[in-house]
Amino acid sequence: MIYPKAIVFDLDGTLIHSAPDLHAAANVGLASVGRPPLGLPLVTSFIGNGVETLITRCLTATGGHDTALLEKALAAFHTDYDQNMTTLTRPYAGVVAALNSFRTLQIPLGICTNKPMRPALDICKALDLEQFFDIIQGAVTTLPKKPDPAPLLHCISALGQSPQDVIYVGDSTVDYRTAKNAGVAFHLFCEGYLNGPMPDLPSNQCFSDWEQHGLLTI
Ligand SMILES: O=C(O)COP(=O)(O)O
Ligand SMILES: [Mg+2]
Repeated sequence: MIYPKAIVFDLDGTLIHSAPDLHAAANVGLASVGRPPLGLPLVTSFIGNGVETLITRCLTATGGHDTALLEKALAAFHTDYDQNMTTLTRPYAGVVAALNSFRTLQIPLGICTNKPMRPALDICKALDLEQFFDIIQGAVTTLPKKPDPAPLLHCISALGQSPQDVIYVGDSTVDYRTAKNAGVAFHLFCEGYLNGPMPDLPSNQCFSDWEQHGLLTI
């Protein structure tokens, strides 16, 4: 068996089910600018390109957006989300056991997410996930967001590895394109927030149960 030399994970919809808290905060953002609330499935389908895009999509779905509306709704979103990042958010079943088994095999682990750095770190701390990771790379102003390969390549080099020896695990087409752009093998957690088809992804690179993840060969 040839183990990957490192594994990098997406966060929202891959390691953690965070959509319920993001949905609640998005509706607080919408209410702050007089817009009606949106349902969970629709808001979930908007997750994956970062918080500005999430709120822009929510505004577009309720009548349109401009810079002033976006700023106001984003501020209200953050005020609520800062207080409620882990009210409903939990790791998916089997994630902690899987992370423990990778650590037992001494495989270095990282997170590469479009979630802003501060909530990404705070959530990992609050859910006791931080201990497993050598790097947690959230969205920062100094790097482009996924699907640009830069944040994933940054994680891989911080782990001391090369793209061809690493697996990236994600839940969305954004992650799939990021891995392609970075020249990294991709595995899809298909119980996440999947937001489009990935026709050329082999079925043995998709999994729906963290207890049967199949991530240990490259
Ligand atoms: O915050 C988002 O939109 C998505 O975050 P993710 O990259 O961890 O899926
Ligand atoms: Mg995701």
